[in-house]
Amino acid sequence: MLSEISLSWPILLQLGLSLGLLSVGVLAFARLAYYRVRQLPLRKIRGPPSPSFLIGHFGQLFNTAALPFHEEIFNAYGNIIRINGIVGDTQIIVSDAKACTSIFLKEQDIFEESPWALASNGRVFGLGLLSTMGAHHRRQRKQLNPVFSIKHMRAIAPLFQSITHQFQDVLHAMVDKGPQEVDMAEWLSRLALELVAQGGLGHTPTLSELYLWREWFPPVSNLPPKLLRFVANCLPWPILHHLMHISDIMYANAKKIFDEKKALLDRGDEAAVSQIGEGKDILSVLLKANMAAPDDEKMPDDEIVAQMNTLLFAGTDTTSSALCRVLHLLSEHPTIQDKLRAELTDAPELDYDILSGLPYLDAVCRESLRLWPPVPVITRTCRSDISIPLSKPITTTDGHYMSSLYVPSNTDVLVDIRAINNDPALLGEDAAVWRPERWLQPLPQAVEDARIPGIYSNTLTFLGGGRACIGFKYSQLEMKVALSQLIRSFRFSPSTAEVIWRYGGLFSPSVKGTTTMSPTMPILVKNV
Ligand code: HEM
Repeated sequence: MLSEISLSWPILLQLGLSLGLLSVGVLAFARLAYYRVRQLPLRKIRGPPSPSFLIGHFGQLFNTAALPFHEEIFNAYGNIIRINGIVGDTQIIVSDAKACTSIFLKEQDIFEESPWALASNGRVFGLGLLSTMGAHHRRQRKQLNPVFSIKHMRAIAPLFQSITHQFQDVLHAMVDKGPQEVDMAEWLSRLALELVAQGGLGHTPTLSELYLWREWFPPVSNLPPKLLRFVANCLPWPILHHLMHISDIMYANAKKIFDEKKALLDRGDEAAVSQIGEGKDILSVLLKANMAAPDDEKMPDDEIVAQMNTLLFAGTDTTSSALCRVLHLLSEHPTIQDKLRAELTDAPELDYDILSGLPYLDAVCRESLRLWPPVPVITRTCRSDISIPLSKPITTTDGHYMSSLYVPSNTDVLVDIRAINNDPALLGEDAAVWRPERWLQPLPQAVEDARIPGIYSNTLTFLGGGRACIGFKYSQLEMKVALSQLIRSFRFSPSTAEVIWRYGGLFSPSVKGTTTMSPTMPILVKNV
């Protein structure tokens, strides 16, 4: 009898475990089924047939050569497209201006950053702007906004000029003896990193490799930090180990710089703070503002460190991608390059106000950022059921018209920034042509009427609303300073290698036929 009881314990344990696992499985399945049923109304929206139940369209939408697929489905289905995600999930691609107004302005608390993005950003950067939402996010924005004001941009412009001069000298030395093929992607990535690091942290960077890895960050789950670290260390995945390592170094570096600056400021040693970054860098300004802020508005130290990490990541790849794109386009359009050079050479001096007022430089930047937004698509997750109005009705799969879009909670909405910036229905037939001159005359009435809810030039390149790019004036200044110095001194023309652009979270240049993930853009450079 006794042996029967002791024998039955392992069986009982096994039974218990199996039942436990089964209930977890049933609950997960029921939850999945519940969401899929709630998404049924979305099936009426037209979209391409799904190639796979498991991964839906993700294989086609998110790969480095995905741009033609995005263009193809936009041409076939228009501004509202149904696609499939993982295991039958339904998602919507939006490029309708009125729907975007709801997503980014009117209903921005409902269409928030996706939970997986908040969680993974939180793990890598800490509680910075890319990892918080709601009231917490608004409080952080309120404190950071003044640091990106025009007044501050004017003050920081000479620092940008002097950093760019140093890079210009290196380039001069390289092409001194005659035209050279130069990998401008590497050059501009370093410049962008230096501009954000010195202008942001007031410190010259030691982490030039980190920008290469951002796109590799997977949607890491919400595991507690210690467990996450344990799991990550056990996984045979070198890229993940590398990322964890970078995240550690980033945090340690930012924290060290922060501690040094804070100690100097606490001691009232302003002269020492000014040694690097001339004391006008974002960190110094933010620290001083935080010290002066009322107690209930002060940001805790770890959040300030997180903001610095966030700015380094959000500001480096984006700006270097934009600068590479402009240079690539200018190298392919020598007449436009010459016209720009003439405007820059005629300018008396290139301080902040003169740079901001140069019409052709501005038109070249606007047109490049419109046609080729560095971040081509972003995702939001709908937090509760909602109907949003559309600019024009769409035809459903059963032939009806729909003038508003019903979005059930938990649905992911992908906003196709590039599609809305390039919509021929708004800009006309030449929407896909790079033509800076379009910004020297009034835009078509259809663009004005559409009321695209972006903060920049009737485009969504820097988004709009409470989560719009906080660094957009900063990046404009970086681009204009860099371009003004480069175009005045050098002539750029296409190299023998064919440059192609990889699609992803960010457009990045590469040489056709190569497999390296690092941005590469050989261009023929010669002195003017
Ligand atoms: C051409 C250059 C740039 C482009 C195209 C760009 C674009 C964007 C976009 C599309 C977003 C929204 C991302 C999302 O919500 O998922 C964003 C957010 C952000 N950007 Fe930029 N950006 C650029 C440069 C910069 C620079 C130079 C900085 C900092 C110095 C910066 C800092 C940020 C930050 C902190 C956010 C998060 C804002 C928030 O959630 O409140 N960006 N940017």
